[in-house]
Amino acid sequence: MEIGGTLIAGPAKGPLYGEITVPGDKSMSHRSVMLASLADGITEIHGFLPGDDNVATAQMFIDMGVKIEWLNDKKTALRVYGVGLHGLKKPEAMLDAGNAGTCVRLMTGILAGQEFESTVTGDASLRKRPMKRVVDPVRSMGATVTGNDDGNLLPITISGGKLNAIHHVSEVASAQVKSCVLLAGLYANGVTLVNEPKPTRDHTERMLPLFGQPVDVAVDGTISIFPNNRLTAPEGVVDIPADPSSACFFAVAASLVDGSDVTLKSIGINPRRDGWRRVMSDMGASLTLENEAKVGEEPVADVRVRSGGLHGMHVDPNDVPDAIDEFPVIFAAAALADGEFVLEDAEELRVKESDRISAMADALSAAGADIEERPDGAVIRGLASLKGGAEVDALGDHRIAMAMAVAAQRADGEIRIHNAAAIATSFPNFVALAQSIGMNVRWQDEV
Ligand SMILES: O=C(O)C1=C[C@@H](OP(=O)(O)O)[C@@H](O)[C@H](O)C1
Ligand SMILES: C=C(OP(=O)(O)O)C(=O)O
Repeated sequence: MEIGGTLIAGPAKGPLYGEITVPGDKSMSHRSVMLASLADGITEIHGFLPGDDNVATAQMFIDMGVKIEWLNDKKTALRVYGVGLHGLKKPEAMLDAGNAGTCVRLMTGILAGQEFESTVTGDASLRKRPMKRVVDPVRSMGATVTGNDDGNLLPITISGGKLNAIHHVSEVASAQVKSCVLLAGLYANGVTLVNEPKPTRDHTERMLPLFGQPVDVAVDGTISIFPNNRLTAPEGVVDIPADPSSACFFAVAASLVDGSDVTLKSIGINPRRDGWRRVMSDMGASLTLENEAKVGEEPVADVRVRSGGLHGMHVDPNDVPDAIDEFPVIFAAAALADGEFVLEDAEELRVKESDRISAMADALSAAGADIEERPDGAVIRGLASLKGGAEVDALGDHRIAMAMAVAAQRADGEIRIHNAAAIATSFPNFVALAQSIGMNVRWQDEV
């Protein structure tokens, strides 16, 4: 959790305008470096997200003997010299996932397949997040995991090797849990199956076949993997599309600021990541798709956003996993939309980098919004504008900081957002891109 860093945001001085390309997808960047490290051969990855979360994942593999060459200063392109499924070396020190839940939860699956013992930790925020959801399944596959609160809290120590195939029926709709089990399944002695209560992002299922490892998805949603005992570096470059979770901040900002017209270039529109577009369209946003294409196994398109009268709505619980990271900024949209917005069945928001229901309720209320916290969501009644002069706390959570910077575009004065430095975990150039379309946001110490 990066503490410190104050953003000064809002109000917008005029319509937002422009065509922008946001950085690479965070989920896919993690997975690309993981699979490339475990493959036989050399993989080149382009469009990698150089956020702290993804750099932490790359560093873990460097710490386990994988050679990784950054191909540019921005760290958006890299060459990974894969060591094969069984080629990782015992790290000399603790592995550090920083702020990244995806890193530690997926790595739990990979480390469960290693005969050496390794210990993983993270920053103060990650050390509070629940790990039992991934520790329990890898234990039932035969790995040994120890840690605080019976392995629920980092640091955890993992060792394993040849694992037993299991059928894991997950209680939470979590792509991290599903992916952990599938990655552990690479080291199992038979077919590993996973069921989830609602479908979640399927990047692991889409990316493994690029590395020569088939994954089967049955009509009833059961996902299964029969391990090849080998991953192979793909022939061409692995291209990562632009991250819809980052693009969504600008989509909401453009919807909220009168007269805006912003195009988000070539962003991922995988249905399991596209919940934000369904929710925003149901709220009356003007979103049009242009130039639909495919990047690797992932569908992408330009999304053109024009400002429009947003209204409240009741979110379909089935859309929740598909928009899970976008709710902070969707709350910002709802706080400035006509009528009532209701979100239920989203208690997972409470175990992210912060408790995102209470973090957004506190921050938006401090800025004068009408938001009522519920155990599993919130009820928000929209107002015409937020209160300038508010001081809000992003609690070291990148998405709270960026969501409040967007909300502030419709305040009647500046809003100061404290503890916002964690933006660097997922979107290092957020402020520069926001300024490029005309958003009024700057770091306090920026001249
Ligand atoms: O698998 C992934 O890449 C992710 C899954 C989601 O977490 P959960 O699996 O905990 O829902 C999401 O919030 C996170 O940002 C990325
Ligand atoms: C929840 C998030 O990430 P992670 O779980 O990887 O920390 C996020 O980026 O919003």
